[in-house]
Amino acid sequence: MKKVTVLGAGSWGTALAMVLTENGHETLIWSHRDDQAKEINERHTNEKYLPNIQLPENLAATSDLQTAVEHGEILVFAVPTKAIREVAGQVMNYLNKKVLIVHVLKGIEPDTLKRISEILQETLDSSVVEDIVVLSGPSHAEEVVLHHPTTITAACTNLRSAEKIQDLFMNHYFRVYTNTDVIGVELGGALKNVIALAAGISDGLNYGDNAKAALITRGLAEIARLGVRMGGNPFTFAGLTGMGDLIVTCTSVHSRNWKAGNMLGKGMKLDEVLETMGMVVEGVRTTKAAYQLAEKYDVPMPITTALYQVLFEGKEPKQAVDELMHRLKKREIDYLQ
Ligand SMILES: NC(=O)C1=CN([C@@H]2O[C@H](COP(=O)(O)OP(=O)(O)OC[C@H]3O[C@@H](n4cnc5c(N)ncnc54)[C@H](OP(=O)(O)O)[C@@H]3O)[C@@H](O)[C@H]2O)C=CC1
Ligand SMILES: O=C(CO)COP(=O)(O)O
Repeated sequence: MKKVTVLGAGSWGTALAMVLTENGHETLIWSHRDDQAKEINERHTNEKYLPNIQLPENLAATSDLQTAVEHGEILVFAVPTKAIREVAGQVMNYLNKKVLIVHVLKGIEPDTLKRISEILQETLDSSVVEDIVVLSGPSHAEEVVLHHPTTITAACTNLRSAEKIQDLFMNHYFRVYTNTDVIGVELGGALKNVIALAAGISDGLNYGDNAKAALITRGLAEIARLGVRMGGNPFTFAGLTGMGDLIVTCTSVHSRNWKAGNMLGKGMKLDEVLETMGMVVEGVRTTKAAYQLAEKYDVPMPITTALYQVLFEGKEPKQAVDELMHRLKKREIDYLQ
Protein backbone atom coordinates (compact mmCIF):
# COMPACT_ATOMS: atom_id res chain seq x y z
CA MET A 1 0.00 0.00 0.00
CA LYS A 2 1.36 3.43 -0.99
CA LYS A 3 0.60 6.97 0.17
CA VAL A 4 -0.55 8.83 -2.93
CA THR A 5 -1.59 12.45 -3.45
CA VAL A 6 -3.65 13.50 -6.46
CA LEU A 7 -3.30 17.20 -7.26
CA GLY A 8 -6.44 18.46 -9.00
CA ALA A 9 -10.03 17.47 -8.25
CA GLY A 10 -11.63 17.75 -11.69
CA SER A 11 -13.11 14.77 -13.50
CA TRP A 12 -9.84 12.95 -14.19
CA GLY A 13 -8.11 13.62 -10.87
CA THR A 14 -11.20 12.41 -9.01
CA ALA A 15 -11.63 9.29 -11.17
CA LEU A 16 -7.96 8.34 -10.72
CA ALA A 17 -8.15 8.98 -6.97
CA MET A 18 -11.08 6.56 -6.93
CA VAL A 19 -9.03 3.90 -8.76
CA LEU A 20 -6.14 4.35 -6.32
CA THR A 21 -8.40 4.19 -3.26
CA GLU A 22 -10.10 1.06 -4.60
CA ASN A 23 -6.63 -0.45 -5.13
CA GLY A 24 -6.00 -0.04 -1.39
CA HIS A 25 -3.69 2.98 -1.50
CA GLU A 26 -3.96 5.71 1.13
CA THR A 27 -5.11 8.45 -1.24
CA LEU A 28 -5.50 12.17 -0.61
CA ILE A 29 -6.93 14.46 -3.29
CA TRP A 30 -6.12 18.18 -3.35
CA SER A 31 -8.65 20.71 -4.60
CA HIS A 32 -7.84 24.41 -4.81
CA ARG A 33 -11.39 25.07 -3.59
CA ASP A 34 -12.39 24.60 0.08
CA ASP A 35 -16.03 23.83 -0.76
CA GLN A 36 -15.07 21.03 -3.11
CA ALA A 37 -12.69 19.37 -0.60
CA LYS A 38 -15.50 19.62 1.97
CA GLU A 39 -18.00 18.03 -0.43
CA ILE A 40 -15.64 15.09 -1.10
CA ASN A 41 -14.96 14.56 2.63
CA GLU A 42 -18.52 14.96 3.90
CA ARG A 43 -20.80 13.83 1.08
CA HIS A 44 -18.32 11.64 -0.84
CA THR A 45 -19.36 13.23 -4.12
CA ASN A 46 -17.96 15.64 -6.72
CA GLU A 47 -21.22 16.67 -8.37
CA LYS A 48 -19.80 19.29 -10.73
CA TYR A 49 -17.27 16.96 -12.35
CA LEU A 50 -18.69 13.45 -11.81
CA PRO A 51 -22.46 13.84 -11.28
CA ASN A 52 -24.33 10.94 -9.61
CA ILE A 53 -21.15 9.10 -8.63
CA GLN A 54 -20.57 7.97 -5.06
CA LEU A 55 -16.89 8.21 -4.15
CA PRO A 56 -15.26 5.76 -1.71
CA GLU A 57 -15.70 6.94 1.92
CA ASN A 58 -11.99 6.47 2.60
CA LEU A 59 -10.99 8.86 -0.20
CA ALA A 60 -9.90 11.97 1.71
CA ALA A 61 -9.62 15.50 0.33
CA THR A 62 -7.84 18.67 1.41
CA SER A 63 -7.55 22.20 0.10
CA ASP A 64 -4.29 22.69 1.98
CA LEU A 65 -1.45 22.16 -0.50
CA GLN A 66 1.21 21.66 2.17
CA THR A 67 -0.79 18.82 3.78
CA ALA A 68 -1.31 17.31 0.33
CA VAL A 69 2.36 17.44 -0.64
CA GLU A 70 3.55 16.12 2.72
CA HIS A 71 1.16 13.14 2.51
CA GLY A 72 2.35 11.60 -0.75
CA GLU A 73 5.31 9.41 -1.62
CA ILE A 74 3.81 9.54 -5.11
CA LEU A 75 2.32 12.80 -6.46
CA VAL A 76 -0.14 12.63 -9.37
CA PHE A 77 -0.59 15.97 -11.19
CA ALA A 78 -4.12 16.24 -12.68
CA VAL A 79 -4.71 19.97 -13.24
CA PRO A 80 -5.29 21.62 -16.65
CA THR A 81 -2.18 22.47 -18.69
CA LYS A 82 -2.67 26.20 -18.18
CA ALA A 83 -2.24 25.70 -14.39
CA ILE A 84 0.65 23.21 -14.31
CA ARG A 85 3.52 25.71 -14.00
CA GLU A 86 1.82 27.60 -11.19
CA VAL A 87 0.77 24.47 -9.27
CA ALA A 88 4.15 22.73 -9.67
CA GLY A 89 5.88 25.91 -8.48
CA GLN A 90 3.70 25.97 -5.35
CA VAL A 91 4.28 22.25 -4.75
CA MET A 92 8.03 22.85 -4.86
CA ASN A 93 7.69 25.14 -1.80
CA TYR A 94 6.62 22.15 0.32
CA LEU A 95 8.67 19.29 -1.15
CA ASN A 96 11.36 18.19 1.26
CA LYS A 97 11.63 14.50 0.35
CA LYS A 98 12.17 12.57 -2.88
CA VAL A 99 8.90 11.63 -4.59
CA LEU A 100 7.82 9.79 -7.72
CA ILE A 101 5.90 12.16 -9.99
CA VAL A 102 3.05 11.12 -12.29
CA HIS A 103 1.26 13.47 -14.66
CA VAL A 104 -1.93 12.82 -16.60
CA LEU A 105 -2.20 16.09 -18.54
CA LYS A 106 -2.80 16.21 -22.29
CA GLY A 107 -1.46 19.51 -23.51
CA ILE A 108 1.53 21.47 -24.81
CA GLU A 109 2.35 24.94 -23.54
CA PRO A 110 1.91 27.56 -26.30
CA ASP A 111 4.91 29.83 -27.00
CA THR A 112 7.44 27.84 -24.92
CA LEU A 113 6.28 24.72 -26.83
CA LYS A 114 7.17 22.56 -23.83
CA ARG A 115 5.67 19.18 -23.11
CA ILE A 116 4.29 18.70 -19.57
CA SER A 117 7.21 16.54 -18.37
CA GLU A 118 9.59 19.28 -19.56
CA ILE A 119 7.66 21.91 -17.57
CA LEU A 120 7.80 19.66 -14.49
CA GLN A 121 11.55 19.10 -14.95
CA GLU A 122 12.04 22.86 -15.17
CA THR A 123 9.86 23.64 -12.15
CA LEU A 124 10.69 20.83 -9.70
CA ASP A 125 14.22 20.50 -8.37
CA SER A 126 15.84 17.22 -9.51
CA SER A 127 16.95 16.54 -5.90
CA VAL A 128 13.30 15.89 -4.91
CA VAL A 129 12.20 14.01 -8.03
CA GLU A 130 12.74 10.25 -8.31
CA ASP A 131 11.32 10.18 -11.85
CA ILE A 132 8.47 11.62 -13.92
CA VAL A 133 5.97 9.12 -15.37
CA VAL A 134 3.24 10.04 -17.87
CA LEU A 135 -0.10 8.22 -17.64
CA SER A 136 -2.04 8.57 -20.89
CA GLY A 137 -4.42 6.67 -23.16
CA PRO A 138 -8.07 6.30 -24.19
CA SER A 139 -9.73 6.83 -20.82
CA HIS A 140 -12.76 9.00 -20.21
CA ALA A 141 -13.27 9.59 -16.48
CA GLU A 142 -17.03 9.01 -16.83
CA GLU A 143 -16.42 5.38 -17.90
CA VAL A 144 -13.54 4.63 -15.51
CA VAL A 145 -15.73 5.48 -12.50
CA LEU A 146 -18.31 2.96 -13.77
CA HIS A 147 -15.52 0.32 -13.84
CA HIS A 148 -15.83 -0.11 -17.60
CA PRO A 149 -12.77 -1.87 -19.05
CA THR A 150 -10.08 0.72 -19.80
CA THR A 151 -6.51 0.45 -21.10
CA ILE A 152 -3.83 3.07 -20.58
CA THR A 153 -0.05 3.52 -20.77
CA ALA A 154 2.51 4.50 -18.11
CA ALA A 155 5.53 6.02 -19.86
CA CYS A 156 8.97 6.85 -18.48
CA THR A 157 12.48 6.66 -19.93
CA ASN A 158 13.25 4.54 -16.84
CA LEU A 159 11.16 1.38 -17.37
CA ARG A 160 11.34 0.47 -13.67
CA SER A 161 9.50 3.68 -12.72
CA ALA A 162 6.86 3.08 -15.42
CA GLU A 163 6.38 -0.43 -13.95
CA LYS A 164 5.89 1.01 -10.44
CA ILE A 165 3.05 3.16 -11.78
CA GLN A 166 1.68 0.19 -13.74
CA ASP A 167 1.49 -1.76 -10.45
CA LEU A 168 -0.02 1.20 -8.59
CA PHE A 169 -3.00 1.70 -10.90
CA MET A 170 -3.61 -1.71 -12.46
CA ASN A 171 -6.76 -3.65 -11.50
CA HIS A 172 -9.53 -5.74 -13.07
CA TYR A 173 -11.08 -2.81 -14.98
CA PHE A 174 -7.98 -0.61 -15.43
CA ARG A 175 -5.24 -2.31 -17.47
CA VAL A 176 -1.92 -0.45 -17.64
CA TYR A 177 0.83 -1.01 -20.24
CA THR A 178 4.33 0.50 -20.13
CA ASN A 179 6.28 2.46 -22.73
CA THR A 180 9.66 4.22 -22.59
CA ASP A 181 8.80 6.71 -25.38
CA VAL A 182 7.80 9.73 -23.29
CA ILE A 183 7.97 12.13 -26.25
CA GLY A 184 5.63 10.01 -28.40
CA VAL A 185 3.20 9.39 -25.54
CA GLU A 186 2.96 13.07 -24.55
CA LEU A 187 2.64 14.32 -28.12
CA GLY A 188 -0.01 11.74 -29.06
CA GLY A 189 -2.09 12.60 -25.98
CA ALA A 190 -1.92 16.34 -26.58
CA LEU A 191 -2.33 16.45 -30.36
CA LYS A 192 -5.35 14.11 -30.52
CA ASN A 193 -7.35 16.89 -28.85
CA VAL A 194 -6.70 19.15 -31.85
CA ILE A 195 -8.06 16.54 -34.26
CA ALA A 196 -11.03 15.84 -31.94
CA LEU A 197 -12.03 19.52 -32.13
CA ALA A 198 -11.88 19.24 -35.93
CA ALA A 199 -13.96 16.01 -35.84
CA GLY A 200 -16.54 17.78 -33.67
CA ILE A 201 -16.71 20.64 -36.18
CA SER A 202 -17.20 18.17 -39.02
CA ASP A 203 -20.05 16.48 -37.13
CA GLY A 204 -21.52 19.91 -36.30
CA LEU A 205 -21.59 20.60 -40.05
CA ASN A 206 -23.33 17.21 -40.55
CA TYR A 207 -20.55 16.04 -42.85
CA GLY A 208 -21.04 12.42 -41.76
CA ASP A 209 -18.87 9.38 -41.20
CA ASN A 210 -16.62 9.48 -44.28
CA ALA A 211 -15.39 12.94 -43.29
CA LYS A 212 -14.80 11.89 -39.69
CA ALA A 213 -12.86 8.78 -40.74
CA ALA A 214 -10.78 10.99 -43.02
CA LEU A 215 -10.03 13.42 -40.17
CA ILE A 216 -9.05 10.61 -37.81
CA THR A 217 -6.77 8.93 -40.35
CA ARG A 218 -5.16 12.00 -41.87
CA GLY A 219 -5.05 13.54 -38.39
CA LEU A 220 -3.00 10.60 -37.19
CA ALA A 221 -0.71 11.03 -40.23
CA GLU A 222 0.08 14.63 -39.27
CA ILE A 223 0.41 13.84 -35.54
CA ALA A 224 2.92 11.08 -36.36
CA ARG A 225 4.75 13.26 -38.89
CA LEU A 226 5.40 15.94 -36.27
CA GLY A 227 5.90 13.44 -33.45
CA VAL A 228 8.58 11.46 -35.27
CA ARG A 229 10.33 14.69 -36.25
CA MET A 230 10.41 15.63 -32.56
CA GLY A 231 11.92 12.27 -31.56
CA GLY A 232 8.88 10.04 -30.91
CA ASN A 233 8.81 6.35 -31.90
CA PRO A 234 6.54 5.86 -34.97
CA PHE A 235 4.97 2.75 -33.36
CA THR A 236 3.81 4.78 -30.34
CA PHE A 237 1.45 6.74 -32.60
CA ALA A 238 -0.25 3.48 -33.65
CA GLY A 239 -0.73 2.52 -30.00
CA LEU A 240 -3.06 3.38 -27.12
CA THR A 241 -1.75 6.91 -26.60
CA GLY A 242 -1.85 7.66 -30.34
CA MET A 243 -4.51 5.98 -32.44
CA GLY A 244 -6.38 4.64 -29.37
CA ASP A 245 -6.88 8.01 -27.73
CA LEU A 246 -7.54 9.70 -31.07
CA ILE A 247 -10.39 7.27 -31.80
CA VAL A 248 -12.04 7.67 -28.40
CA THR A 249 -11.76 11.46 -28.36
CA CYS A 250 -13.11 11.88 -31.90
CA THR A 251 -16.06 9.52 -31.35
CA SER A 252 -17.09 9.59 -27.68
CA VAL A 253 -20.05 11.54 -26.37
CA HIS A 254 -17.92 12.19 -23.26
CA SER A 255 -15.19 14.15 -25.09
CA ARG A 256 -15.11 17.83 -24.18
CA ASN A 257 -12.94 18.56 -27.23
CA TRP A 258 -15.39 16.84 -29.60
CA LYS A 259 -18.35 18.62 -27.91
CA ALA A 260 -16.66 22.02 -28.19
CA GLY A 261 -15.90 21.38 -31.87
CA ASN A 262 -19.47 20.27 -32.45
CA MET A 263 -20.79 23.59 -31.10
CA LEU A 264 -18.33 25.51 -33.30
CA GLY A 265 -19.52 23.52 -36.31
CA LYS A 266 -23.10 24.45 -35.48
CA GLY A 267 -22.13 28.12 -35.60
CA MET A 268 -21.36 29.11 -32.00
CA LYS A 269 -18.41 31.45 -31.31
CA LEU A 270 -15.35 30.15 -29.44
CA ASP A 271 -15.87 32.34 -26.32
CA GLU A 272 -19.49 31.21 -26.05
CA VAL A 273 -18.48 27.56 -26.48
CA LEU A 274 -15.83 27.69 -23.73
CA GLU A 275 -18.25 29.41 -21.36
CA THR A 276 -20.90 26.74 -22.00
CA MET A 277 -18.42 23.87 -21.47
CA GLY A 278 -17.33 24.82 -17.92
CA MET A 279 -14.59 22.16 -18.08
CA VAL A 280 -11.15 22.21 -19.63
CA VAL A 281 -10.99 21.99 -23.45
CA GLU A 282 -7.27 21.37 -23.81
CA GLY A 283 -7.35 21.26 -27.61
CA VAL A 284 -7.86 25.02 -27.98
CA ARG A 285 -4.51 26.10 -26.51
CA THR A 286 -2.85 22.98 -27.92
CA THR A 287 -3.95 23.99 -31.43
CA LYS A 288 -1.92 27.17 -31.02
CA ALA A 289 1.08 25.21 -29.73
CA ALA A 290 0.78 22.59 -32.50
CA TYR A 291 0.56 25.30 -35.16
CA GLN A 292 3.72 26.88 -33.74
CA LEU A 293 5.48 23.47 -33.61
CA ALA A 294 4.55 22.75 -37.24
CA GLU A 295 6.20 26.03 -38.23
CA LYS A 296 9.24 25.46 -36.01
CA TYR A 297 9.90 21.94 -37.35
CA ASP A 298 8.71 22.78 -40.87
CA VAL A 299 6.25 19.88 -40.88
CA PRO A 300 3.02 20.10 -42.93
CA MET A 301 -0.01 19.86 -40.61
CA PRO A 302 -2.95 20.89 -42.81
CA ILE A 303 -5.78 19.95 -40.42
CA THR A 304 -4.09 21.68 -37.48
CA THR A 305 -3.48 24.77 -39.64
CA ALA A 306 -7.10 24.85 -40.79
CA LEU A 307 -8.30 24.56 -37.19
CA TYR A 308 -5.93 27.32 -36.09
CA GLN A 309 -7.47 29.59 -38.74
CA VAL A 310 -11.00 28.75 -37.52
CA LEU A 311 -10.20 29.24 -33.82
CA PHE A 312 -7.91 32.25 -33.96
CA GLU A 313 -8.36 33.96 -37.35
CA GLY A 314 -12.13 33.86 -37.73
CA LYS A 315 -12.24 31.55 -40.76
CA GLU A 316 -15.63 29.93 -41.35
CA PRO A 317 -15.48 26.14 -40.65
CA LYS A 318 -17.13 25.34 -44.03
CA GLN A 319 -14.54 27.36 -45.90
CA ALA A 320 -11.70 25.69 -43.96
CA VAL A 321 -12.99 22.24 -44.95
CA ASP A 322 -13.38 23.37 -48.56
CA GLU A 323 -9.78 24.56 -48.66
CA LEU A 324 -8.54 21.26 -47.14
CA MET A 325 -10.33 19.36 -49.93
CA HIS A 326 -8.78 21.59 -52.62
CA ARG A 327 -5.15 21.18 -51.55
CA LEU A 328 -2.65 19.97 -54.14
CA LYS A 329 -2.70 16.26 -54.99
CA LYS A 330 -0.66 14.11 -52.57
CA ARG A 331 0.59 10.55 -52.12
CA GLU A 332 -1.09 8.89 -49.16
CA ILE A 333 2.03 7.37 -47.56
CA ASP A 334 4.90 9.72 -46.90
CA TYR A 335 6.97 7.39 -44.66
CA LEU A 336 6.96 10.06 -41.93
CA GLN A 337 9.76 12.02 -43.68
N1 LIG B 1 -11.51 14.03 -18.06
C1 LIG B 1 -10.92 12.97 -18.61
O1 LIG B 1 -11.58 11.97 -18.87
C2 LIG B 1 -9.48 12.98 -18.89
C3 LIG B 1 -8.70 14.13 -18.75
N2 LIG B 1 -7.35 14.10 -19.00
C4 LIG B 1 -6.51 15.28 -18.83
O2 LIG B 1 -6.42 15.58 -17.44
C5 LIG B 1 -6.17 16.98 -17.26
C6 LIG B 1 -7.16 17.52 -16.24
O3 LIG B 1 -8.43 17.44 -16.87
P1 LIG B 1 -9.82 17.19 -16.16
O4 LIG B 1 -9.71 16.64 -14.80
O5 LIG B 1 -10.63 16.45 -17.13
O6 LIG B 1 -10.33 18.71 -16.11
P2 LIG B 1 -11.66 19.30 -15.47
O7 LIG B 1 -12.05 20.48 -16.28
O8 LIG B 1 -12.63 18.20 -15.28
O9 LIG B 1 -11.15 19.77 -14.02
C7 LIG B 1 -10.09 20.65 -13.87
C8 LIG B 1 -9.80 20.79 -12.39
O10 LIG B 1 -8.63 21.58 -12.21
C9 LIG B 1 -8.97 22.66 -11.33
N3 LIG B 1 -8.14 23.83 -11.59
C10 LIG B 1 -8.27 24.77 -12.56
N4 LIG B 1 -7.30 25.71 -12.44
C11 LIG B 1 -6.57 25.34 -11.37
C12 LIG B 1 -5.46 25.93 -10.71
N5 LIG B 1 -4.89 27.05 -11.16
N6 LIG B 1 -4.98 25.31 -9.61
C13 LIG B 1 -5.52 24.18 -9.17
N7 LIG B 1 -6.58 23.56 -9.72
C14 LIG B 1 -7.10 24.15 -10.82
C15 LIG B 1 -10.43 22.92 -11.59
O11 LIG B 1 -10.98 23.65 -10.51
P3 LIG B 1 -12.26 24.63 -10.71
O12 LIG B 1 -13.45 23.76 -10.55
O13 LIG B 1 -12.10 25.63 -9.61
O14 LIG B 1 -12.16 25.25 -12.09
C16 LIG B 1 -10.94 21.48 -11.65
O15 LIG B 1 -11.07 20.93 -10.37
C17 LIG B 1 -6.29 17.61 -18.65
O16 LIG B 1 -5.01 17.83 -19.19
C18 LIG B 1 -7.04 16.55 -19.47
O17 LIG B 1 -6.72 16.59 -20.85
C19 LIG B 1 -6.74 12.94 -19.40
C20 LIG B 1 -7.44 11.78 -19.53
C21 LIG B 1 -8.86 11.71 -19.31
O1 LIG C 1 -8.28 12.48 -22.99
C1 LIG C 1 -9.41 12.12 -22.86
C2 LIG C 1 -9.85 10.72 -23.05
O2 LIG C 1 -8.77 9.86 -23.21
C3 LIG C 1 -10.46 13.14 -22.53
O3 LIG C 1 -10.74 13.87 -23.67
P1 LIG C 1 -11.59 15.23 -23.56
O4 LIG C 1 -10.72 16.20 -22.79
O5 LIG C 1 -11.84 15.65 -24.96
O6 LIG C 1 -12.85 14.91 -22.81
